[in-house]
Amino acid sequence: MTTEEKIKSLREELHHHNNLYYIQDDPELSDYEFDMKLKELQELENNHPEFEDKNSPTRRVGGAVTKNFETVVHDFRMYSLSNSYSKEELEDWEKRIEKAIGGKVQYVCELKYDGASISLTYENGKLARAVTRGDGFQGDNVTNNIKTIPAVPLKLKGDYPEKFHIRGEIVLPYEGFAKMNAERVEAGEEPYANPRNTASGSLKLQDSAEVAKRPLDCLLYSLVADSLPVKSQFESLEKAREWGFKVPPEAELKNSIAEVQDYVNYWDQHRHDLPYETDGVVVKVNSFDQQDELGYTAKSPRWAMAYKFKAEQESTRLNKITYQVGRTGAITPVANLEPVKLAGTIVKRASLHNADQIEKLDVREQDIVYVEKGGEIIPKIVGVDFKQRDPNTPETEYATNCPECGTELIRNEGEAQHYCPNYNGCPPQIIGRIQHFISRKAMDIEGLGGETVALLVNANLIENYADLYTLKKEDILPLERMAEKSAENLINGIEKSKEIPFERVLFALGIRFVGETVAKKLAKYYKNIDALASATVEELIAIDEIGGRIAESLTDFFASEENRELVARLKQYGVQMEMAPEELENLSDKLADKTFVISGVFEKVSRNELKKMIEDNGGKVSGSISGKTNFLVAGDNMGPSKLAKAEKLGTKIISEDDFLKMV
Ligand SMILES: NC(=O)c1ccc[n+]([C@@H]2O[C@H](COP(=O)([O-])OP(=O)(O)OC[C@H]3O[C@@H](n4cnc5c(N)ncnc54)[C@H](O)[C@@H]3O)[C@@H](O)[C@H]2O)c1
Ligand SMILES: [Zn+2]
Repeated sequence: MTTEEKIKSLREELHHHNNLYYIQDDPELSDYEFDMKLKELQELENNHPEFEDKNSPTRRVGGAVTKNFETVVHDFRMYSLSNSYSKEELEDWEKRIEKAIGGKVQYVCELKYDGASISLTYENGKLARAVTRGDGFQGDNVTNNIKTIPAVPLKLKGDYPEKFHIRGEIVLPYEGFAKMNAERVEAGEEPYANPRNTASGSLKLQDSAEVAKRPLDCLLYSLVADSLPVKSQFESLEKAREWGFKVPPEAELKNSIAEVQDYVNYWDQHRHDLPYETDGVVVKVNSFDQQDELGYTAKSPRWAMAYKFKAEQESTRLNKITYQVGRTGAITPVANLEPVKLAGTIVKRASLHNADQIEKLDVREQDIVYVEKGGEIIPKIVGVDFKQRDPNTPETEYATNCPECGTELIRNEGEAQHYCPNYNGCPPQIIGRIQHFISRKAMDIEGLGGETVALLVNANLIENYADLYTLKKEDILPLERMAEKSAENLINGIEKSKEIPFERVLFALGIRFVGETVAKKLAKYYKNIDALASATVEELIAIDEIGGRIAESLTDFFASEENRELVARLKQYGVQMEMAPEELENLSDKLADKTFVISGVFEKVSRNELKKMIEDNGGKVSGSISGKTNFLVAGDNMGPSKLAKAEKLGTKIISEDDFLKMV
């Protein structure tokens, strides 16, 4: 390959990975691998200026605007950061800076929060706009989504300038991320890969109510305006805090790069104590005058440098691949590792996700593998040390039969996971379904825990959740650790669960892909189990947010004789199989067949309340205006493109008050 070809091929490769990372939120390379390729390209370009290209990934921010939001041109360009992975690079940077400035320089050290960049514009103390970085020149207007984040102040306090921008990062703290994933797994869906991509993906959702459910946070780090009441980065952080912004307290002033190194070393160790992901330290020249003097390269400020932490990675031997069966029958391959210390904990197992992942990594038993810990609950294998592989190691053959019941596994087209189809005879599925049924968010049966469920099943006292309601105290007393009192509590708990409202019963049934939210939606829509059981796929997918996958899973569930019998028995025992009259009270069909788009901010009710009112009265809410839209409910600060589109299509535009009168 000639140098020119090499440069071209690297550029193409990097464009491709930028797209996966910024647009699809689904990267294939680690950041380190990406940065090394970028560095290689940079060096080639430096040595061969004749092949210059102003669209090269070395000269442009990797993101882009999407078609789904209004495009906004940034008043001040949003740059990337130069990055370094070694102390030597930091020292070289210090030398360059001191030479340009002609003396010693003060630095601010901040943590590099790993999420999605955002620029917030405030006018007269009010949030006017929130825009993604996009390609650095223009971004997506995601104001409605950002407004759902509690950490973003809608109104400021103190002596703020009339108009300014503040930049920061939208992050998803570990705890919320783990919770979201637990819920997804519970509903039979695939977990999200990591907090960064999930945060970034959340901003691009069309439905702000969906964004509101995600526990996002917003950390701010930089003020931008024609004129600011401060003269340095450190002061600006303090000011931003005074005005009501969430500025993390870890930022510190340093007098040399040697001091910066101590900060880096400290946080390389302690970053795991923080509630959110960080991937490095950002070092900035403190004085704004000196920043101006240093200026910018094509892509980043010369006055700042990101020092990136190496991902916590270890290598260890993979002893054995085993397979776990979930309550929905989904099979998860697990790597059983030679124990290794990683990010402060001993790791013995790592997830291999599914058959595709195993094939992609070409991972085999006895391989030396690289294990990384990101935001995931359980660590993952990111690669294999092929140099250390014995050439005779056989390729991994994915399990063909269920490890628990021996049934042949199936894999539906388009799905990543294999399934054990032995719904009624596979022990972990039987036990898992009953454990799900009694869990806190479902039937919340007091006095009954997951282990007792397993005991009850193994003692042949129950085979399914309906059997719970036939249990008698005498039956369970002989069980291990069961005393008079605990047996009584258990029976009382089961009795009390008959009061649990229909929407939660529906969730408790454990139908694949029917999580809490979907169950609520269906309960409201169909009002009782018989109506739902006789719904067709076509009817189901006509409901907002119910897709083909959910619809098919529902019709499959009710097509089974056994399931229908279980439901009939539950009903007979007194479990709620319809909405209570008081829950139906504010439900009407007033808005049936009407589609609404909500835009802007409202005074009397929140967007979420507005949405609920529409749905409670039989209407539909859609994210974008089309020929099918009947009404645009317009609030303050509504996006001009929406308004233009509504006017063009002749959509009826109504105010908040008009709407409230309608219902
Ligand atoms: N894995 C992949 O395939 C892939 C692809 C593209 C990019 N990437 C990663 O993304 C990086 C490039 O992305 P980038 O251009 O967003 O640069 P960057 O993430 O390295 O640095 C710039 C960004 O850092 C963020 N930031 C966080 N804390 C900050 C703070 N305290 N002060 C200032 N900024 C702060 C800001 O959002 C800013 O836009 C690469 O280094 C690479 O690691 C990876
Ligand atoms: Zn099985």
